[in-house]
Amino acid sequence: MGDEDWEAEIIKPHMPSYVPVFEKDRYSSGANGDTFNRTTASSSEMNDGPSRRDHFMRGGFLSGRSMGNRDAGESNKRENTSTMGGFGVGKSFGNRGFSNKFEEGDSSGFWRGFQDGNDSEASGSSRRGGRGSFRGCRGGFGLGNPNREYEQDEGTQRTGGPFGSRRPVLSGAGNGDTYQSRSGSGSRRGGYKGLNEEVITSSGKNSWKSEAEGGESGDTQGPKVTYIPPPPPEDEDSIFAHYQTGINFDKYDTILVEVSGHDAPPAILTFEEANLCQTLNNNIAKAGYTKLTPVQKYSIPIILAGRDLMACAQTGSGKTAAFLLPILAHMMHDGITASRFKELQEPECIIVAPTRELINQIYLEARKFSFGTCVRAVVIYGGTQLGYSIRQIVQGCNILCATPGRLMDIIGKEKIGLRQVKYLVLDEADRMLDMGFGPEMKKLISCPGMPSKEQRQTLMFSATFPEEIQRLAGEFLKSNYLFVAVGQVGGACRDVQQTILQVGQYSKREKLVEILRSIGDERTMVFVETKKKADFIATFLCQEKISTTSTNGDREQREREQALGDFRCGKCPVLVATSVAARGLDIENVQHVINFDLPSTIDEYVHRIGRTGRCGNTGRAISFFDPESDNHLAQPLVKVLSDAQQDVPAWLEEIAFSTYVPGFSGSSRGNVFASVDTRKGKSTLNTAGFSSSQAPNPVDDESWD
Ligand SMILES: Nc1ncnc2c1ncn2[C@@H]1O[C@H](COP(=O)(O)OP(=O)(O)OP(=O)(O)O)[C@@H](O)[C@H]1O
Repeated sequence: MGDEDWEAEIIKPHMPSYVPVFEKDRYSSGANGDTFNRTTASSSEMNDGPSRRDHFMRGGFLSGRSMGNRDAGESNKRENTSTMGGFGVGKSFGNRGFSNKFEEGDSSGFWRGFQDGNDSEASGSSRRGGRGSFRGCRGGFGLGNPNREYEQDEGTQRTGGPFGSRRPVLSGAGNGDTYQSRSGSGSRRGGYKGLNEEVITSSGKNSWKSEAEGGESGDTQGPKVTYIPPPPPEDEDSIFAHYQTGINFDKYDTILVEVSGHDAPPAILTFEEANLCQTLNNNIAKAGYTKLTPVQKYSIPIILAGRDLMACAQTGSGKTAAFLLPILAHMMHDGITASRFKELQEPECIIVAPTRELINQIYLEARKFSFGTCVRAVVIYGGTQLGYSIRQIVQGCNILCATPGRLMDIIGKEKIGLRQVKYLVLDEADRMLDMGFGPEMKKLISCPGMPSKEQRQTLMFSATFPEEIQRLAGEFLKSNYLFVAVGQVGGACRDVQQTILQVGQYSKREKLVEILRSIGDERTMVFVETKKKADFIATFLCQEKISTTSTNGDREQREREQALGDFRCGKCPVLVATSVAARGLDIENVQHVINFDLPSTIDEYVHRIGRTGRCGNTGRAISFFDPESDNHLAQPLVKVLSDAQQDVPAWLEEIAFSTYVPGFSGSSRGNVFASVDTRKGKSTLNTAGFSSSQAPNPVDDESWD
């Protein structure tokens, strides 16, 4: 689509996909030449293990329901049948001739749309005023949000390619039930807010001073953010608190690992082989780590060898320690001096992640592994008082963990100098480089003082790595970077038992309650499409006497942290969330993920279901597939399910076939089928690091230089 289409999409009136609780149920129908090693992490052959079907059937999740749903026409049945599970009857779907690569949609228009729309700081501040009260399971909800003029609901990315999706820009007004299209004047248009919802805005002329997440910088209007997060507990027990690895932890060793790129150092098999200093080894032991996970076995020696790295490994398999430990080892080895109080701090390491909660979690890991050393980690993120972030930094900062917006703000305020940066880590790297955060990341590496990619070590980690993003990443990485793929790039964790149920939108709430009642008190994350809906569904569940809390990008940071805390400690066993909670969050004992609404991309699906089944523990994910809106996901879902050796419902196969288009470049991620380093495939990396379909227009090009 070109610019015009982007504009048209913005102003097109959009009906919310959700109908309030009392509305009549009207669902009636329809349902390269590089060296290449391929090995298992333990050199043993991969053991696929038994089918999960029996296991699931015994689970009694939806006891009393029909399990059979082979009929090709099933997707067109009415809701009473469409809610029936297709699980237990599906069949493996590995060889139906699906192309292994989808073609890319032209997304350059999106880039322009983003750039054009990036001239306003409105979203950060306008999000904050006049919010209706929300008390989670402890009180009433106020769904009104009269000042949400510039909100952009997340997860409505239904059209376009992996980059080209232009989400309708919505605004909730008045009582919160009325959506208004937001054509907006150019100057008031907010920036792009991506799937994980942290807002990216830029003030144009002073773009790296933008306050992306809080609106409290001097460049923005609106109420100052005063929230100061409570300090994390300082006692050793809390610092090293961890949960147990699960029964499948040892099975990680059977996962195939591919390393591509020249002269990759050999993997290590034990922590001892990493030759870390005693303090680090002590911390590793106190953290309960006795055995390396595959991504750690390969990444640690690569990083220790000073190489740039792009690593892709399944959710919950220890990517955080895979980069933190070798970075800390380097720092210790280099005899880093304790960072002291200074107005301008010059950290050696910067770690960025897309959401506030995730970056905070990474910080806690950094604090844990650097315990007893002179390395000081600091975390800064939007939604908290800017002065508080500055005070944290000036006290000393070796490792700076930051969300992009706050980082750029702090750099703009000259509290952080970049000259000493030796390690730059992009966690959830595909997200950090996509439309939402990519421009900010580009600005970061172009900031005065930031060492060039030749002078720093750049590390990228994620469970998903679309081909497009791999190409973009070339801009950030030395040309001889190594690529580690543990299992299939973008594949779902096999420890998560996945079930897809056909459920029309007007039956979803009933189905959700039924499932939650059968689950009992087990910790469950429920993902919905929009922020408004997250509050709505949480209210509904509370009314149903199911103890629930909710988090989404519209809530104050204080509320977000409270909600997560209540969920973590089990006070509220159900957390209703938008995609803001999809990535990275490592919460003990999350046994279930329910996709009340499927996300718009398969990558997001993989991340969401990865909130369970972590670190060798098992988990379950149930997704409501609404044929009215989710058909575009059928193909990639079938692929992800079959790759993870899950049963594929026959009806889903049928939908996948009926919607199959050779060379399909639809809204779901074509790159679900990417299994390798793009440098090895037919795709070639051009000198700019962009594929032709993803190449930014000339204007973007300039701004990227
Ligand atoms: N070698 C290990 N031994 C025991 N536990 C580990 C080990 N490595 C990591 N863990 C634990 O496993 C959990 C998941 O790790 P982590 O959050 O780093 O996963 P991840 O791969 O980054 O997941 P995601 O893709 O969802 O971000 C954490 O609780 C972490 O402490």
